[in-house]
Amino acid sequence: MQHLLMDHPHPLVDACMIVGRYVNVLTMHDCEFTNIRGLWNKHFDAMAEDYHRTHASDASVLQLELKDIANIVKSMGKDINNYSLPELHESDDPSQDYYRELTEERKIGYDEEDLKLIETLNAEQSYGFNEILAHVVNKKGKVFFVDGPGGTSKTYIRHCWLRFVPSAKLLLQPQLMVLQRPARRSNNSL
Ligand SMILES: Nc1ncnc2c1ncn2[C@@H]1O[C@H](COP(=O)(O)OP(=O)(O)OP(=O)(O)O)[C@@H](O)[C@H]1O
Repeated sequence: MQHLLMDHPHPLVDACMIVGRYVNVLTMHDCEFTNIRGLWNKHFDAMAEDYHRTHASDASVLQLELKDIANIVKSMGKDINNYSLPELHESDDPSQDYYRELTEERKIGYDEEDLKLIETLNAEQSYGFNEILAHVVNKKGKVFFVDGPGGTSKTYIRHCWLRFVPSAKLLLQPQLMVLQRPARRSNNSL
């Protein structure tokens, strides 16, 4: 498995930029930037590039980007309205709820048997698991991308995280979120 570990000076913005791309696990530190609107203006074109390929309307692209970001900050227990970003026009269309799976996963409980899964991780998998854990526990801001060819255990490690995190009550801390792109996955069940 390839582990790409990167220091991110602007984790919120970088998280926003990668939403809709091929990301399995993202860990991000709570951020305290005061000029989020400025960062939005600076990075909007890059963030919107994917949506511009499939949507002709600038207004639609703007709303899609805002919706992505709203879902990210919501999953962190925050409200997009507090970031001085353009206004998001809320929609009740369930087909636009790309993050339904993420929301459901956040409700996952655990039992002791689930935690035994962590003992099955091999040395390389344990290294990745513990590396992320150490950064979350120590509140060190870092973004982790778990990427690699099919069958290289990305889902397995993610499965461990989803079971371990509720047990450690880490989801109560805003610096951690587990993210995937459901629309790109064929094996949605864990
Ligand atoms: N430590 C482990 N112990 C037992 N089985 C494992 C372990 N790690 C991975 N596997 C198994 O290896 C197989 C491939 O792993 P996984 O599905 O996580 O790969 P993936 O990288 O997510 O693949 P894809 O990109 O195709 O979704 C799965 O059947 C998984 O259960």
